[in-house]
Amino acid sequence: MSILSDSLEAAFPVKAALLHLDLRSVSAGGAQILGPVKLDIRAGETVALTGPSGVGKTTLLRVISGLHRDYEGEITRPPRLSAVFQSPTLLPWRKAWQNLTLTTGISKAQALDWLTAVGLNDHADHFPEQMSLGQQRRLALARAFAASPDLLLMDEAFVSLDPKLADEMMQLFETLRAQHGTTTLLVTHDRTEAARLADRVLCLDGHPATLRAAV
Ligand SMILES: Nc1ncnc2c1ncn2[C@@H]1O[C@H](COP(=O)(O)OP(=O)(O)OP(=O)(O)O)[C@@H](O)[C@H]1O
Repeated sequence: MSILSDSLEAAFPVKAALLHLDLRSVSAGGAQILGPVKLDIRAGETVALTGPSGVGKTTLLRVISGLHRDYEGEITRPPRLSAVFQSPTLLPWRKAWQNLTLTTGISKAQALDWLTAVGLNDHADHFPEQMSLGQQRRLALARAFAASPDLLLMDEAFVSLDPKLADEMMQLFETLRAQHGTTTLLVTHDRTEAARLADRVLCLDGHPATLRAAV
């Protein structure tokens, strides 16, 4: 390395990637789904992942979260991950505040603060089935942020909501992300949503699929 680049690096240290992926392949059900995939995400970034249905976006999120192990390659992930899915995946027999305390270890007082932060202060004692889909989605978003994740994974978290509700949810996500500086990888079919929320938009394409910058 030259003296100039050495001194530049000393003056402006390059932050190590929070998430580092260098995958050779990912398979599911005996078939290869993903080919070589390299991805680095730095602290504070929001990266959107797009691509056609069935290409392997959710599988890639599952590889990153440690739920899907049929892959070859290297992953360096931060210790604390949270995920928000299309389906809110709440605990049905627990009240809203308990859905936060039981999954994140926060106190009841902190859970009530989180419910206020997402506009659910009147629903603390409600069970998920007593809440609308939009309210359940907001509870799932609060749960994800309340876990103080180093990396937040979101899989179509704003899909199947009417446009006004989707916009409200995105605004809520933007507010929480700004308050907590949360690094996020989000999967979406929606290019407008990707452009609005992400610093970088990537596309999985082909078979087996590989990753490229979206055009
Ligand atoms: N456990 C599994 N066993 C067999 N095949 C699987 C498994 N999980 C995923 N697949 C297959 O892998 C491919 C990628 O699925 P995946 O859900 O990751 O796609 P996706 O891009 O997220 O799709 P969508 O946008 O429709 O949600 C699909 O063909 C799917 O059927």
